[in-house]
Amino acid sequence: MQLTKSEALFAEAQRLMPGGVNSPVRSFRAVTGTPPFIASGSGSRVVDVDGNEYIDYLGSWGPLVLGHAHPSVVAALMRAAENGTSFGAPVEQEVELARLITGALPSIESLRLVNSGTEACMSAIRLARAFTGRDKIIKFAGNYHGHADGLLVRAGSGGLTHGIPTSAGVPESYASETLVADFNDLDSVEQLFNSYPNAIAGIIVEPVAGNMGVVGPTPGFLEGLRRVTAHDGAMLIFDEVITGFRVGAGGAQGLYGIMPDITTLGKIIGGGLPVGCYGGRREIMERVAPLGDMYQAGTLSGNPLAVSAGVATLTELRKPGVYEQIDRLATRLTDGVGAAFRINRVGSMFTGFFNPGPVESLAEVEQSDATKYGRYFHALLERGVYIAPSQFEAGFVSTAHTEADIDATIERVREALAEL
Ligand SMILES: Cc1ncc(COP(=O)(O)O)c(CN[C@@H](CN)CCC(=O)O)c1O
Repeated sequence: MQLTKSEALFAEAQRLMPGGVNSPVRSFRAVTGTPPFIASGSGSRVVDVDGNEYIDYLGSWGPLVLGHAHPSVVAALMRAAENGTSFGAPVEQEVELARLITGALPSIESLRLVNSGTEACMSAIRLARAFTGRDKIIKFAGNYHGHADGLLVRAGSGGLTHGIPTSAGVPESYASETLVADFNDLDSVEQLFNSYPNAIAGIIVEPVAGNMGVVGPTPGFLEGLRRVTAHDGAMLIFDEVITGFRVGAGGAQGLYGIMPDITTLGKIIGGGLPVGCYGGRREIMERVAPLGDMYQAGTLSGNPLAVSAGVATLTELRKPGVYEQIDRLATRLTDGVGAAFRINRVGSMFTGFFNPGPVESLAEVEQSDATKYGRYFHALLERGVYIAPSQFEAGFVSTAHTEADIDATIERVREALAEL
């Protein structure tokens, strides 16, 4: 039988790259089958190399809050590219992006741009250790903060999807400095502080978990983290790589009214190009070289192309009504498909769990029927709807989605569920 172009490409890709991909979650190993190789995207749609079109709710795992090939982003990239791609020297666009981020997030008085969320989170951990002089870090089982060694302990996202939450290759000496608590369980955090008084440099948390599927903070959880860290002198690090400029103009910290000590960002602030960021109060950031003794660097950090796409994206997001629009459309979608799933939604990020009960913890997430999710995923893909190829990820609505997209999706979801 004639192979599709995606199948032929995937066969070649698997010969050249582990799993045929450059990031495990794209491999479809969790849901089986051949991942479509995407040829183009425009607005809410992507088209694969075989000409199949999909309504896209993956949004490149979060960055594409404006949809694909937004005219402002493309124009900004073209203008930047015509002037050169990278100089290894300061450029005006870095100042523009820093101004937009600090203007939106009052907890960030000063920031450093990097090239990924992983870099942002690993640097934030190093900074918390430098600022406090302490070594231990608390993370939450099922949270994912990128693939830095110390954070690949009980990790979510691909770690959860592929059953390797603690990666091979991470020395026990590293992993032992990472303490693991349970998301939405403040007691599990307080027990660690009681066991390790004055030894914990900080807590890093996804204020809205996106990497175990979407799980919002239960009332009082984030406030509790703020209280226990302030009391012990530990840093509270909000990993807003997904939630930053997603769940509102002020991120999750604005939505829930919590001021973290350090914030990490990524995805949306790069508009689809590689940008990460960590930032916080000036007194903390002054420990970062060249001002201070905590070293972190990057050849392409703040490069003009990536930051130009970020500036264009954040500028678009400052327009009135943008967040109301994407939240309204996401609500229309999840209300429309509601009864079939247990749906968790915060703003325009959501997950439908094949799970009978409430889903407020990793333990409850893990009771979901991931196999059924895999069948559902393909039933939707065949109907031209692209969602995350894992039960343990988030879906996203962009400003490019329309009510017609949403209503068509609801219809196709119903058809897909009927055949499961
Ligand atoms: C909350 C949070 N923090 C940090 C990261 C790491 O960011 P990156 O290094 O992938 O840019 C991520 C990355 N997210 C995953 C999927 N949820 C990226 C997709 C992938 O790994 O291919 C994140 O969600």
